[in-house]
Amino acid sequence: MAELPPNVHISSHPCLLAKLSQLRAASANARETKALVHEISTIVGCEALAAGLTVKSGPPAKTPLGYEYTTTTISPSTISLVPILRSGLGMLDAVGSPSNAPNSECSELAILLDPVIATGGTCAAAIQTLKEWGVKRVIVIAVLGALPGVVKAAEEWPEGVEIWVAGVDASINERGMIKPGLGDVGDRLFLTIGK
Ligand SMILES: O=c1cc[nH]c(=O)[nH]1
Repeated sequence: MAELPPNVHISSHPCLLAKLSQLRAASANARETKALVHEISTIVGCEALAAGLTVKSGPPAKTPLGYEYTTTTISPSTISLVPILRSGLGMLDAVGSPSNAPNSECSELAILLDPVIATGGTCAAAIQTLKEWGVKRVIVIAVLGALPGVVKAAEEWPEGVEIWVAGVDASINERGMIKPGLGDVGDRLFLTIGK
């Protein structure tokens, strides 16, 4: 795979490969799809938040073991959870209950829940809106991405945006669907296939 921008993180958790292949199966019904999206989001979310909620808060200080950065953990009251409608709703319970929409008092960090980053257009547009609202940092949590879309979103926002994803496929087709992908995850979650 081509080299990814440094703000893209593909999980290496050993359970994810199996869960992703179960999710790719067309035979997975809505209940199974929902459970798999939840489980995958939990794993990727834990990794993303473990890395993203602790920030360096000052210059390195001398300790008995050498120099170490002072770190602080961001207070939950300054974090907003932002699901992409409607498919991102399937990730909400895994990452936490919804908190305030970003506003001037709540603009430190937004966690953007976008299960599928295909063209990257939705993800990049959502980040743009959050930045315009004054959000300083955005952590994107995704189940599956297509390489061009993930790279597009990450390169458009090289500062203050980190993208965490369970897996990345090579490309999208002419309808903007990921190949091989997992189908339309919103339709699968909300039982609207063919409607
Ligand atoms: O492959 C795709 C592309 C966009 N949205 C999806 O749910 N799947």
